[in-house]
Amino acid sequence: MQLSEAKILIIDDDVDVLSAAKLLLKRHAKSVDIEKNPQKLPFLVTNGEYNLILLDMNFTRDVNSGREGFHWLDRILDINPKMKVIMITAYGDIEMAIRAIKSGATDFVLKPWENEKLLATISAALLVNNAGGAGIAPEEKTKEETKKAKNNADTIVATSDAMKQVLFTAERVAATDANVIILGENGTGKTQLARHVHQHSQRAEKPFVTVDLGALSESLFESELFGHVKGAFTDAKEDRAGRFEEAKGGTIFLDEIGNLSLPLQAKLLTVIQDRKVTRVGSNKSIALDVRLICATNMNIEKMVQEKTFRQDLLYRINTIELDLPPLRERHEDISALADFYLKQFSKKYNRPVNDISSALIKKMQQYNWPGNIRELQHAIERAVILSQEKTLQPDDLFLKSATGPAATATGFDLENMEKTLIVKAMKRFNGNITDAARELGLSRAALYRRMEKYGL
Ligand SMILES: Nc1ncnc2c1ncn2[C@@H]1O[C@H](COP(=O)(O)OP(=O)(O)OP(=O)(O)O)[C@@H](O)[C@H]1O
Repeated sequence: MQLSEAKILIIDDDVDVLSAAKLLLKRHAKSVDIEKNPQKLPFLVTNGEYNLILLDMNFTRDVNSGREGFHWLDRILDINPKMKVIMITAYGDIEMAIRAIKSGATDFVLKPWENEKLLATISAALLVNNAGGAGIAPEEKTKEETKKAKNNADTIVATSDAMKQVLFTAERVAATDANVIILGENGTGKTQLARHVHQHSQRAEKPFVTVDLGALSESLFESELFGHVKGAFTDAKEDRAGRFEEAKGGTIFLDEIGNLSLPLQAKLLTVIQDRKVTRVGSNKSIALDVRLICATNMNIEKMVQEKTFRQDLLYRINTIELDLPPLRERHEDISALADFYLKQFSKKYNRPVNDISSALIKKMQQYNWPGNIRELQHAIERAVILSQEKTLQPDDLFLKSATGPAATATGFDLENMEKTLIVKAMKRFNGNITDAARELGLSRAALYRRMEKYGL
């Protein structure tokens, strides 16, 4: 839809913002209504036949949390999941703007806005086809779309020799019922690989049950894993199957196995050895029919030497060992993963970004990726949401930690200097981003990113 045909509603409790926006937009749109009180939103959305809503993120009652803005965004999308909503946010709030887009907003504009930019953002939002886009409610997705999204989540990108080798072994052992242990740093894809083994096994049609042992308290361990009978303890109001029983015929994935205390290791070992479980409070044992996959980010061999992990338990669970190398050691995967996530997120958020510059690929390959694939995935997601260009540039990628061995004290001093310069420039130009960015020799987007990085 063209802007000239659009009916627009603006909700902001700042009358100056309302009148400035109306003055600008009424020259371009079919109609523009303004409203100070967000409580009227449900009525207006139901009756107003609007094509687009500009919604303030921070009402004065709730100055900085943005909570009220999210509340109203949800209400609008509950009433009309296809409504285009552009959030109006203050310049320090990029984090919140990203959350808003993830929650279904079509886009955001930063206050104070440039008129041309506001018009361009609204025009682009009106052209966005909501089907499958950010503004559509999950329940509106067809089964086919849900299946496609699920398959996408299961895609394993493997370009490097190291990763190809891991996949090759994983697919070969999948057919056997051997117990598998997957080792690797956080975010290297252990859960994803465990699911892959399950999907390539004879058990693929049966359940895949994940248990995060790191998140399980000592007191809950037995009842969660083995189940309980009614009356076994105060809160046991009825009989309940444990996770081992739920996984019957399929695979149980025990994540963070290195976090288990020694007494719990002993309990788990008994179950694996006997191949049966007994629900808490019962004396009847149930035969186990599960394939066991465990994972840890700890150095489990070292834990055995230090006697914090039982050797006999390790022997039981590590029939096959799959080692996922950290991302910094598989350069070919970095660009392949970045491409994969670029496509996925530009589609998900309806952003026109479709390429990554070679300078950015180089920057990614020099980075040490302490959070591995999960970190890369989030970095690309943010870059796709924030970028104004079709091709992602080095400045578009916000990386959390300094790069590898080059992270010397001098590196941090430089960061401090950069932060100080930005603060000075912002003071000098009374918070005017355009002028401060010009003074610093940066684009507005690059300045926003740095301000966000330094929490300014
Ligand atoms: N080879 C891959 N190709 C594409 N995406 C991947 C790949 N490996 C992992 N991912 C994605 O990276 C994210 C992190 O993966 P996963 O949760 O499997 O890691 P993990 O090692 O189990 O993490 P943690 O140690 O924190 O439990 C997930 O979103 C997953 O889909």
